[in-house]
Amino acid sequence: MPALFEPFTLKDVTLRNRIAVPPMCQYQAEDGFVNQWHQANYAGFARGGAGLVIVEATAVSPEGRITPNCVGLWKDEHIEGLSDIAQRIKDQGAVAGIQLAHAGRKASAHRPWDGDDHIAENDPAGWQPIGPSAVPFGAHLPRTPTAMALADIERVKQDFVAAAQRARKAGYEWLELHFAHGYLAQSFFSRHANQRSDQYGGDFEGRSRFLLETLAAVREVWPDNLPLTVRFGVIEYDGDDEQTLSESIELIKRFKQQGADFVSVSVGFNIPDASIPWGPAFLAPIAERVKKEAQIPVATAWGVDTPELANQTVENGQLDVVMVGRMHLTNPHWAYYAAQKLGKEEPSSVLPASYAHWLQRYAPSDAR
Ligand SMILES: Cc1cc2c(cc1C)N(C[C@H](O)[C@H](O)[C@H](O)COP(=O)(O)O)c1[nH]c(=O)[nH]c(=O)c1N2
Ligand SMILES: CC(=O)[C@H]1CCCN(Cc2ccccc2)C1
Repeated sequence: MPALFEPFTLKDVTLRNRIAVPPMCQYQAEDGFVNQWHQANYAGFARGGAGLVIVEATAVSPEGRITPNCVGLWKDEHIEGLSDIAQRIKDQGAVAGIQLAHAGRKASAHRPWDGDDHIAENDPAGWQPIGPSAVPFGAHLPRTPTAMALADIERVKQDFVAAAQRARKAGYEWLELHFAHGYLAQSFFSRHANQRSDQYGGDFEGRSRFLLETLAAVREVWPDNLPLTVRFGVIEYDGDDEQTLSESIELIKRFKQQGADFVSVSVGFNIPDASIPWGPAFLAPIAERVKKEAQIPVATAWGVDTPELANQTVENGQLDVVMVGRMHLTNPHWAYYAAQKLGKEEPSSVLPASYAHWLQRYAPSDAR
């Protein structure tokens, strides 16, 4: 059995294989509500055989959206639509995950294909971004965020808690806090974005506080028998990498102490001019270092595009779960493709009977 198709158990949840669809914003929601687009999008990924499907960055408040079209879980009315999606994912045998997010100073932007840039300050479609300090990201996101007062910090932490409770009510079993990609939580940890002089800034302890307090508060309401995970950028590629990486690993050790069960290792994306060494599975060795030094199960994404490479990262002990993003946009049935390429016995068993039966019934064809 290829390592990629071995099950993975974390707390009371078992993934049928090591393939996960990472959160991928669709920017198709209105007022945070999901619709038929999201239903079809997620049903397709789950039907395709992945073990875990994580619903895209879901805003914990209206101002926490990246764009006006991001999904939200800031009100109880959002639960129904997201519950339907969780059910469709589970009906196809995958575990239903969801990522909770606050975009911070990257909020109030146009959709990527509409420019990806901040909405103009005088445009009623947008809103005032907030962040740890009045320091803009720059480049296509030049708006200066309002520096959060202590009351704002308390409110946002409670927004994460309330959204986590709604996610549970909606039937999700794998919760991921979006602490990566230069959004609010990540930016609190960043020296580039966080220039506060109070207890939420300054040294390592100060820059970690928002993340640790948010995690601890969510842990209190998220069932202990279900995975509570964090997606976290451990490196910025800003020339200061060893320092950032060792601090990030220290913080991950504390995430684990605060009850995090798993880390999806990613990039900080706190600066517009990072020198990112894009390449096939370029983050896998870094994820392996996190796994070994922090003694916590890990996943990573970024160019783990072929079945062979994905299988290898699991077989050689680097990753516990592989996040395969864009390749699932090319083929929602990527898990079936991987089963075929890796020579898994009865590859079509990865698909539902309505499909599988006809892929194994007649004389095999190399094309199928
Ligand atoms: C269209 C789209 C939308 C999103 C993403 C990507 C893409 C392409 N990514 C990042 C994604 O989860 C993944 O980490 C990257 O795409 C890298 O993995 P691949 O190289 O695509 O396998 C992303 N990441 C995240 O943490 N939350 C999100 O909602 C999104 N949204
Ligand atoms: C919400 C989130 O984390 C996403 C939004 C879309 C861009 N993502 C980051 C990304 C950069 C380059 C290629 C693919 C993805 C981050």
